[in-house]
Amino acid sequence: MNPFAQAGTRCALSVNVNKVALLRNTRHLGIPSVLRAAEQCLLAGAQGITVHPRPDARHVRARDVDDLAGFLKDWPQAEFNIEGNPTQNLMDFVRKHRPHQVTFVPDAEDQFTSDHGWTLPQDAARLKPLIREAQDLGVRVSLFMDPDPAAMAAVAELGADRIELYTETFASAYATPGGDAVLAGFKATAEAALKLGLGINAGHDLNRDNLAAFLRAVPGVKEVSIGHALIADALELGYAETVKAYLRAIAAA
Ligand SMILES: CC(=O)[C@@H](O)[C@H](O)COP(=O)(O)O
Ligand SMILES: NCC(=O)COP(=O)(O)O
Repeated sequence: MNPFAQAGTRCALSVNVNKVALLRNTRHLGIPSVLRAAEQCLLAGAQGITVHPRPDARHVRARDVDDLAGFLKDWPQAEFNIEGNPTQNLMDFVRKHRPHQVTFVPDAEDQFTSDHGWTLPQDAARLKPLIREAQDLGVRVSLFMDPDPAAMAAVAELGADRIELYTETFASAYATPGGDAVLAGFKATAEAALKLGLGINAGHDLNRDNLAAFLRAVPGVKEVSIGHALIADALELGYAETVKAYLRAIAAA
């Protein structure tokens, strides 16, 4: 059966392969293979692949992006999502590869990991032309955003197609006494975004334990991009069993 013909799939799973590249880069042997990881995850039913080629090339490198773009031509139903800061190296990849989606993330070049969304309207002026350029290339644009309902109008004003909800605060509060209140903020942000016609993605520190609870509470999530926890799980379970576990969590939501 075509792994993409999963009836009723409402939320796509895009596997972020940053951490495969991180491990690969610790030796000059080319293993673990980023392409093989992508293939195994897609064969198991993942609907997309995400990379975040940071300027310092700590994990995903330009060669990986090139190789994945070529590989994914044989997977027409799989989406390619490239993340990064459009004021740094990201737009070169967008112009070269025209991925299905680009996710603008306001990271500094030396940032440990992504830990905040855009500040609007302050960042709007420099984002607007870059959003337009990507869309003129046929690329869907998603803005990495903190859960803030009041910020959604500014996102819509910019003409972005989607937001990606930065979910670290949800993940760190999950299964704690304050967790429901944090989740309510994500729900309110999603509702505000939907009212404005924005699509909703989500990511960062999602895992197979917290994923279903997030998707049950937050309406309209079209895509979750998951890397760190999923790849960690795959070290124990293998890519196929891991992806199937995440797909079960999505289906259970
Ligand atoms: C934007 C985001 O939350 C993640 O996709 C990001 O790619 C994580 O980057 P690292 O894998 O470098 O921590
Ligand atoms: N956009 C989130 C992503 O691609 C992966 O984040 P994480 O699962 O590695 O935290």
